[in-house]
Amino acid sequence: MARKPNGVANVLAIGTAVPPTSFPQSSYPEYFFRATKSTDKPEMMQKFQRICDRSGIKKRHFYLTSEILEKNPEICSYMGASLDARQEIGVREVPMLAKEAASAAIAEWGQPKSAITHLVLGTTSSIDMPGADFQLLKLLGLRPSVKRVMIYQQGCFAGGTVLRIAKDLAENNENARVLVACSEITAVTFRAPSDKHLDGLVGSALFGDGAAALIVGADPRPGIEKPLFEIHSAIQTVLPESDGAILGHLRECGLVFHLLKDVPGIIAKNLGKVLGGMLDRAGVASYNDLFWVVHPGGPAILDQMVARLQLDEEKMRATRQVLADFGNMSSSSVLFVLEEMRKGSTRAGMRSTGEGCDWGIMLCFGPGLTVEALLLKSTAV
Ligand SMILES: CC(=O)CC(=O)SCCNC(=O)CCNC(=O)[C@H](O)C(C)(C)COP(=O)(O)OP(=O)(O)OC[C@H]1O[C@@H](n2cnc3c(N)ncnc32)[C@H](O)[C@@H]1OP(=O)(O)O
Repeated sequence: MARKPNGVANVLAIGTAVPPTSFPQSSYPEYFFRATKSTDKPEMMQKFQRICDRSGIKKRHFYLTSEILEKNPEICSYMGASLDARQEIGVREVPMLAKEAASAAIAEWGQPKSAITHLVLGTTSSIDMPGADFQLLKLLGLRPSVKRVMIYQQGCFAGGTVLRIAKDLAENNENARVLVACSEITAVTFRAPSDKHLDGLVGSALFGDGAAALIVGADPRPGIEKPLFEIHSAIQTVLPESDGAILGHLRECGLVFHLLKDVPGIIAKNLGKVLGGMLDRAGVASYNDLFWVVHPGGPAILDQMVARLQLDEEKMRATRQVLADFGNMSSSSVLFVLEEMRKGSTRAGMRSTGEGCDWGIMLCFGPGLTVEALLLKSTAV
């Protein structure tokens, strides 16, 4: 009879990938209004420039280059029928980018691909049958008997969902090694600006492309596998009075996002209640005793969170770094932050992968408004 593993799930490796073309945020407004033939709207362009200037982003990577946009003009309209062109790109590129990130994670892990038993993949950038999980399995040459879970259309909180599911799989199946990935390409949301949809401008200023992959397993094999973080608990919850705060509707014109201005306030107001149990479980007195791996949704969210939880500004270092370097890559973002937390800890000569702290919280949020949070324990660097 199969035995259950003894210990909690561990992150055993992390890999990331972005498309090769990057766009500086400072010149993005001019590029974006030109590409969408919207230069006749100077006031909106100035507003977009103000949002970009305050975004905390230095550059973003996009699969959609100006050459690709010229070949797909329907993607550059505001609400024109364009789903076929967007799907053409997303269905192909989401698994391709995931493959790049997964290959990096597998290389760091150093074990044969045949040891992967489960695959969990999240994306909001495409939808298809068989899914992006099936394509990734084929692209990587994984065994056909790998057990797959595909998570579509959950938005940014899916970065936490994939890890929560991987934790359950790893802790309840002997010798399970779970390949976890999120992959996002903004071809599904890119569109011309409109003064009827000003929250769309915010999305155009923040979202970027990226994929991240992790190997998760319990009972790491000593001397063979190097645990980076332990995953001790995971919660998902819907915030009170948040209906309609973040919405996404997939239509003939692609995926249309809606964001209420109050998203940062709703998140900050409720965090104490949502995370209190994790503070107790970690056995620490203050949120400043933890390391923080937060979805870089936008600077206003991070600012209000820091103020409400009275966090030291340095607790947002890894999150703000990922926001600056890549923007908001939806579900992939928080996994990039985990990688930055580990790498930054090593660079700074810290004693643990959690910038010197033992315990930490990974936090992401998205449509619902839904929050996913995981209690992590760091390991020695
Ligand atoms: C996809 C998912 O599932 C999960 C997600 O990550 S969803 C994305 C979550 N992110 C957000 O909700 C963004 C949070 N907001 C922010 O970070 C910041 O407000 C921002 C970067 C957008 C702007 O920075 P700021 O310092 O707040 O500047 P602020 O002056 O208030 O706003 C700039 C302009 O944007 C407008 N604006 C900000 N948020 C807006 C919104 N949600 N809708 C419409 N307009 C908005 C403001 O009205 C302002 O316009 P004017 O310059 O004409 O006055």
